[in-house]
Formats: sequence, structure tokens, C-alpha cells
Amino acid sequence: MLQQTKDCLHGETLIRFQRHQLRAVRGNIREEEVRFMVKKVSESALEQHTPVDLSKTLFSLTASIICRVALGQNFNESGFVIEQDRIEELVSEALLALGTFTCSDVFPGGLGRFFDWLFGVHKRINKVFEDLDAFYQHVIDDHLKTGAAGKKGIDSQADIVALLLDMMHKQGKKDYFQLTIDNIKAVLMNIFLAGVDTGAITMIWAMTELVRNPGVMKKAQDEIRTTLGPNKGKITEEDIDKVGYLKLIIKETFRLHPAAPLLLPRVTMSHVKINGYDIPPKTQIQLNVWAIGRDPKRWTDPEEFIPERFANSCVDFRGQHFELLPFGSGRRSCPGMSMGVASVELGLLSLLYFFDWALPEGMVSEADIDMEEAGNLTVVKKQPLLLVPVIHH
Ligand code: HEM
Repeated sequence: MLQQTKDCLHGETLIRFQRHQLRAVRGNIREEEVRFMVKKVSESALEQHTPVDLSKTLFSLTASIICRVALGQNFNESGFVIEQDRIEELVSEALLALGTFTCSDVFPGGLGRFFDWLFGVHKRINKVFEDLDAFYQHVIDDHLKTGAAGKKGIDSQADIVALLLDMMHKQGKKDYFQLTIDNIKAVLMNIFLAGVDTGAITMIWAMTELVRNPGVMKKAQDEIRTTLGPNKGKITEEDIDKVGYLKLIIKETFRLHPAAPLLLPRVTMSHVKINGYDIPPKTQIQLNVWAIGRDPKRWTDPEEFIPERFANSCVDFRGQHFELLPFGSGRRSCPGMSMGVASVELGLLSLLYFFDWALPEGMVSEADIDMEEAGNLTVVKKQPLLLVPVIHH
């Protein structure tokens, strides 16, 4: 028990430390982008009874944060190399393509390839990845042209492309590992595909559960508004640690709606035995963390959204407690966890502090909200979440 408490405290301290580190390096990109989102939602709220598409709003938020941190490019300034909508489209298309079943996965020989060719599977996959490659090349060329890549020197505000290009320029010819432009594009691909929609999906499900559970929404808003006080002009990341109930809401959202329900596939390196089953080497394994999160043997009332279940529990989502694994576990667990959690916390905190949320006209009860899921690698709410914002402060 003592060890568990120590682990809890250690985890919490670690995530705060990482957040401070991130803040020091990335400045207040997240705060600026969340403020921009609040401004846009406030504008919509002035047109009374007009619903906001929160799914779109939250995808735009995470895409803008990732674009600024990774590429140093701001959607809200003119001259961005690609339309924001197109980036969001490309990310969704790429994730869908990656999670698509291919015949050559099951029949690696000519037969599988023939059927994939017949159904045009690889053509579709190639098209979306060619478009993303062209986008990364454009951004890299832009950095090289403007000298953001090393010539001016790297400062604490440098974006990831600038840092990687700087590393590439400084490497010696005899270095064991030679970083190439292709490596940089691969890192960008990882960050884009893993970083944009996971955070948005988590916030969309959290807001969906909150409107379906008005008691939980009210408790969260009362705590947030009482703790932060009235007429606060802006929310900062320092405010996050003051509001404990929101953190329980986020944990409960991770339990019921992990953004990547099957994590990334693993392959066994040797023969293993699990629950009496023999699993030979080189077998692809998928971990269903969605099902684990709803397992009645582990959770009381597993289908219910009850954030209080975590109030006196040490169970956390950082990969040490196997009943809750929204970021995976082990060496291949999510490297963007601190950044993802910080964006989700700040985004939700602002939406709950500044606005009350009502159902759109025609929807009589919370039970009418559609909960259907869509996607394969990542699973999003199928129908956009439409809610009417009412300005509170
Ligand atoms: C709430 C937000 C996020 C969630 C729920 C999430 C979840 C996950 C999950 C489940 C995995 C697979 C882990 C495994 O199979 O064990 C993963 C991998 C990954 N995530 Fe995240 N993630 C989030 C945010 C981010 C962000 C913001 C970034 C980058 C800026 C990021 C970058 C990555 C990368 C690069 C991988 C692949 C790691 C590898 O291949 O070894 N993630 N994430």
C-alpha cells in the first residue's frame, strides 16, 4: 500500500515535472491555441441557439498545436502551406488506410498481392502517403530556405523540424547513425498520425459523456468555477493542478473510450504461454484495452461513466496499471503522453469554465446523443458532437 502510494506520488510529480519542462521549451503554444478556440466558440455563442461542431473544433485545436510544435507553422497566420481541413483529412485517411485489412497480411504471397491490386488497396494507401510526403517536403524546404534549420542557431522556441535539421547538419560523416531527410519525414509522420486525432478523440468523448451525465458536468463546473473564481480572463496550465475532479473525468474517459482501443500490434519474439494457450514465436498480438476497460471482473458498473471510482484509487494511466492502458505500456508506449494529457486537460478546462452546454434544438434528452463509434486504428465518435454553447463568464 505504501509502495502504491509512493508510485502514485512519483507518477504525479513526474508528469508535473515533464509539463514544466515542456512549457519551458514550447512556451505557451497550447495556451494560445486553446484561447483561440475559446474565442471562436464565444463568437458562435453570440448567435443564439446555433450549435457548434465540437468534433471539428477539437480536431482543429490538436492539429494547430501539433503544427506549431512540430513544424513551427501557425494556421491562424496567412501563408500556411496547406489548408487546415486538408491536414485533418489526410490524417484521418492515413489512419484509416493503416488500419485497413489487406489480403497480403493474411496471404503474404502472390495471391494476397493480386487481391489487394484488384481492390485497389495499395493505390489508395500510396496516394494518401504521397500527399503527406509532399507536405513534409514542403515544410522542410521552407525551413532550409528561411534558415530556420541551424544556420540561425537553435533557440528554446525552435520547432521539431528545425531541431532535427540542426542535428542532421551537425552530424559527423563517420557517425554510426546517419540521420536523413527520410528519417525526419518518418518522425513527422509518427507525430502527425499519433498526435493529432488521439487528443481530439479523448476530448470529444469526454464532452459527450459530460452532456450525457449532467450531474457530473455540474459537479465539474462547480469545482472549476469556485476554485478559479469568476471573470478570469484566461486559463493557464498552472490552473490545471487546482482542479482534481477534472482529472478523474479524464481517467474515466480513458477507461471507456481509449483513443487506440487495440494499441499498436506486437509480435512475439519467442514461444509464450498465456492462460494455458501456446503462442508460437512471430505471432501478431493485439491487446484489447477497450475490453479491459469494460471488464466486469475489474470494474463495478463498467458501462457507467463514474469518475468518482478513481477518487480513492491509485490506478493511473501511465502504463503501470494493466487495467487502464490508454497510452499502452512498456518500451513502445506513447512518447507523447505528457503533451497529449496537457492539451486534453487545458482544452476541457476552458470549455467547462467559459461555457455552459445545451443540447441542439430537436434533441429532447441526453439519451438521444448517438454513441456509435467509427474507425479502426483509432476510434472516434461516428456522428459529430453538436452542442450549443452558452457563455458563462
Ligand atoms: C490523449 C492523447 C494521446 C493518446 C490517448 C495516445 C495514445 C497512444 C497509444 C495507445 C499508443 C500506442 C502505444 C502502445 O501500443 O503501447 C501511442 C503511440 C504513439 N504516440 Fe501517442 N497518444 C496521445 C498523444 C500523443 C501525442 C501528442 C504525440 C506526439 C506529439 C504522440 C506520439 C506517439 C507516437 C510517436 C507513438 C508511437 C510510438 C512507437 O511507435 O513506439 N501521442 N499513443
